[in-house]
Amino acid sequence: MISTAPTATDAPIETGVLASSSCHREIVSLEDVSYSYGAQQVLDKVSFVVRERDFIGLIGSNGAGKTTLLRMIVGLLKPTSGEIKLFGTPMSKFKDWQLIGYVPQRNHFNPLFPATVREVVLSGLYGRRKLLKRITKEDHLRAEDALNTLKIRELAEKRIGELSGGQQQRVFLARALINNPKLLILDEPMSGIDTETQNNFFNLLLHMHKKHNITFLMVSHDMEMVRSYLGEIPRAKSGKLSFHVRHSHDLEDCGETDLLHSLRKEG
Ligand SMILES: Nc1ncnc2c1ncn2[C@@H]1O[C@H](COP(=O)(O)OP(=O)(O)OP(=O)(O)O)[C@@H](O)[C@H]1O
Repeated sequence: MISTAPTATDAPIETGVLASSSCHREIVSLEDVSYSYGAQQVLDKVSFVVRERDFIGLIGSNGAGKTTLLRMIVGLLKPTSGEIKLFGTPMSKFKDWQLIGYVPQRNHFNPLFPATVREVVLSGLYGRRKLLKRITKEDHLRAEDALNTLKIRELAEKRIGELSGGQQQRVFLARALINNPKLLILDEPMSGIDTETQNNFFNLLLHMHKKHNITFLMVSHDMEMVRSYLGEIPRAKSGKLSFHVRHSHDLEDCGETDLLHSLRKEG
């Protein structure tokens, strides 16, 4: 199991001059991004940069626009104004969606929804396999790794709609991990999950951040968890949103990472 736990000494450090290093490339940049649902303006000129190896905790009250912001970043909503770049590329030209894993806020399934847990996890292989192309042995291995990591291997053949809310949430985490993403976007991933699983899961995220250079953007209402790792003071504020940031600071190793290695170790 993972030994990494947040401690009081884990205070965030400013990236400062490191910002131009090859370990600190811009993964997501928001420039004056606004969004309105009809006449209701939800976000007003939000500007923020997520850099490689950042762990960003996005905090804000109910209705502050957190989910709306994430949905714009993953291309499900178009900003009313402003620009979003992903990995340095304007959103309209961005194609490498497999670099981004996204776990939306709680998914609810009709109990009769026909897909099995394994099928849902494999469906995360977005962009890697063309439609109708066969799922390879490697794909199945990746799915096994992800299922084992989230401790849902025994549920693999069950229908997704038969699972509890917390179990379904784990399935969607496994689905997001299967592409070995560089950026993981999580919308309240702990909601509906029991405390023990929450702690294990959070420690897994910390391990991936510290040792495997994954960049995180996570919405959370769990201030204790956020503060313990990301510190008390937000790096930036915009309207009702606060961005708490910590960088992994493993400067000695800018190399590629292999999440499968991480998954096997933790599984
Ligand atoms: N599809 C929609 N149509 C109209 N209004 C919407 C829609 N989705 C969200 N809103 C409104 O936009 C505002 C922001 O919603 P959003 O879900 O982004 O907030 P949030 O910060 O994620 O909230 P929570 O913490 O409750 O999840 C809310 O007032 C919400 O009612």
